[in-house]
Amino acid sequence: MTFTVGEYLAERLVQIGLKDHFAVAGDYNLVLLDQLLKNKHWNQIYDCNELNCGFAAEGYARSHGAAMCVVTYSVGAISAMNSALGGSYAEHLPVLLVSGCPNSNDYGTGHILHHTIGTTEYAYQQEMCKQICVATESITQPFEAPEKIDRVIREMMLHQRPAYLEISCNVSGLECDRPGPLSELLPELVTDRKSLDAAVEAAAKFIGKSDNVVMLVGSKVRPAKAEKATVELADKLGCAVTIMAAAKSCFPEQHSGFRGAYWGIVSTGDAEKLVEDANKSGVLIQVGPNWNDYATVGWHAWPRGKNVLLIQPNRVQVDGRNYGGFTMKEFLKELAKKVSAAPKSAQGTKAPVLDIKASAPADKLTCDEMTRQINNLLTPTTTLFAETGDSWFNALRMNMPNGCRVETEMQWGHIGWSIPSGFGSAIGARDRQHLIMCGDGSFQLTCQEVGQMVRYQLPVIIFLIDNHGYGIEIAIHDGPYNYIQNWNYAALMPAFNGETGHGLGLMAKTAGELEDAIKKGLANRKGPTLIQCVIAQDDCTKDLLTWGKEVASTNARPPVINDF
Ligand SMILES: C/C(NCc1cnc(C)nc1N)=C(/S)[C@H](O)COP(=O)(O)OP(=O)(O)O
Ligand SMILES: [Mg+2]
Repeated sequence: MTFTVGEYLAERLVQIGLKDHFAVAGDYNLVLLDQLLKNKHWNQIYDCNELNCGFAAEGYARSHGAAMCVVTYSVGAISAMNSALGGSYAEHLPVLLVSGCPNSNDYGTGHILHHTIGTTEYAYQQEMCKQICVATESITQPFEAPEKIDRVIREMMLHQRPAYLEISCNVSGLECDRPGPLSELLPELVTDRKSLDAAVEAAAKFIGKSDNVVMLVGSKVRPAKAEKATVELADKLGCAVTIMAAAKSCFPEQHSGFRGAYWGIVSTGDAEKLVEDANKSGVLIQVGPNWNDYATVGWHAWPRGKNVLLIQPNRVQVDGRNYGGFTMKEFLKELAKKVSAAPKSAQGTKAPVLDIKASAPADKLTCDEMTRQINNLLTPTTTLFAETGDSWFNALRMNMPNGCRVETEMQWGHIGWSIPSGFGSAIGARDRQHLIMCGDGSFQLTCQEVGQMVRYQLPVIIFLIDNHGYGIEIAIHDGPYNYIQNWNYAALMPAFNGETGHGLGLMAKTAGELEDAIKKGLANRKGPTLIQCVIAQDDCTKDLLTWGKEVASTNARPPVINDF
C-alpha cells in the first residue's frame, strides 16, 4: 500500500494532536481530501463556506490547541485567508490553511485555468498569504513534501500563528516517504540562562522597591501558555490582580487577589484606580497586554512609563532595560521563586459581582435580564463566545467560575466570527457546554454554520441578540447603514433541520420566555438551540455608549497639518 503526500500531512497533524480537520470540497482538493480520510485517527468536518471553514479552524485551535482547514484554489482560499490567516494571526492561533492548487504540469505553460484570476501565473495566492502568516510553502513535486509540510507545521506551532500550504492537485495522491519522530516538529526554544537570570534579578529588585504592586493580565498569556505561571506569581506576591477585557477568563476570578477588568473609563470593580495608582507611584506588572485602540479606549487609557514591568511572550522590559532569550512562562516561574514572600496585600475591595435584580417573568426582556440569566448558566466547563458588539460588555461584567472560558476576538473583530468559531470550538471540545452571544447584525454574516451544528448534533446554545441593527455602530456613529432586515431568526431552525435535524429555534420576548427557552436548550442534547432574544434597539450597556463615544471621537481626529 503506497504512503502518499496527503497521508504524510494527515499523520503529522494527528501526531501534534488534531482529532478533526475542516474542509470545503473543490476540484483542486478532492484527491487530497481522499488521502486525509485514509487516516482513521481523525474526522473530516465540513463547512458551508470557506470563510466559516477558516473560522471553524480558528475556533478549534482555541479549544484544541491547533487546527487545519482545507479549501480549493483562489475562490476558496481567498475567502479563507480572512479567517484562517488574518483572524488567526491577529488572535495568536496556530491554524494551517491548506489549498489545493493547479496541476504541476500547467505551471509555466501559459495555460489559463478556472478559479484563477485568469492570468497564466499561479503564484499570486502564496504571495498574498505571505503577508498574513508566519510560513508558506507550495508543493508541486512529491519528494519535496516532507520538508515543506514539516516546516509550515513547525513554524505555526513555534510562533502560535497561522501558516499556509498549497499542494498541486495531481501530487496529493503520489507516493511519499513516511515521517520521522514528532519531536523535530516541536523544537523547544533554547533558553539564554544568563539573560533570564539577569531579567529575573532586575524584576525582583524593581518589585521589591514598592509596597503598591498590581498585576494586569493581558490576552497573550493564553498563546504563551503562561496562565498557570501568572497565578503562581500572583500567589507569591499576594497583590491585586486585574485583567484586560480581551483577557476575560485568562485569570481565575475566584482568586483572592482578583479585582476586576481595567479598560479605562469602562473598567470594572477597583481596577481603574488600582492600575493607574500603581502606574503613577507603585509597580504595575503587565503580563501579555495588547494595547490596541479599542483596549486603550481610543488611546486614552494606556498605562506606560517607568513604573511598569512589561512581560511579553518573548521579551521583558524593566527599569530601562530590555531582555530576551526566554519564554514568558519561564520568566514568570523564575520570578515567582525569586520575589520576597512578603505579600503585597491585595489592595482595593473584593472582585466586582454582577448585581442585576431579576425581572418578573412577564416583563419585557432586557439586556440586563438576558445577561443575568446567561451568567447563571456559567460553570467550570462552560465556554462562552462573546461576539463583537455589546456582547463584549455583557461578557465582561459576568462572574466567571474558575475553569469557565470566555472567547472573544477583540483584535480582529470580524462580526459573525462567533458562530463558525463556536462551532469549531465545540467540535474540538465536545465535553464543554458552548454558549454563544451573537448580535443580529453579526449573525447575518455567517449563520449557515448553525446548519453544521445541526449536522454534527452539537448542543450549542445560541443567544441571538435581536436589537434590530448594529447597536454598537449606532452608539458610535449612527446612519441608515446601521439598520438591517429583521429576520425571524427562530424560524430558521426548521430550515436548517431539514428532514433529520434536532435544532430548536425559540423566541424570547419576556424574562419568563427566556427562562423557559434556556430550560429547553439545556435539555436539547442532540442539536443546537437558537434563542432569539428580542430587546429594545437602544437597550445596551452604559459602558458601550461611553466607550463608543470615546472611540468615535478618536476615529474622527482630523489630519495633523504640518505647515512647514
Ligand atoms: C457592523 C459592525 N462592525 C463593522 C464590521 C463590518 N464587517 C465585519 C466583517 N466586521 C465588522 N466589525 C458591528 S460591530 C455591528 O454593530 C454588529 O452588530 P450586532 O451584531 O447586531 O451587534 P450589536 O447590535 O451589539 O452592535
Ligand atoms: Mg444588533
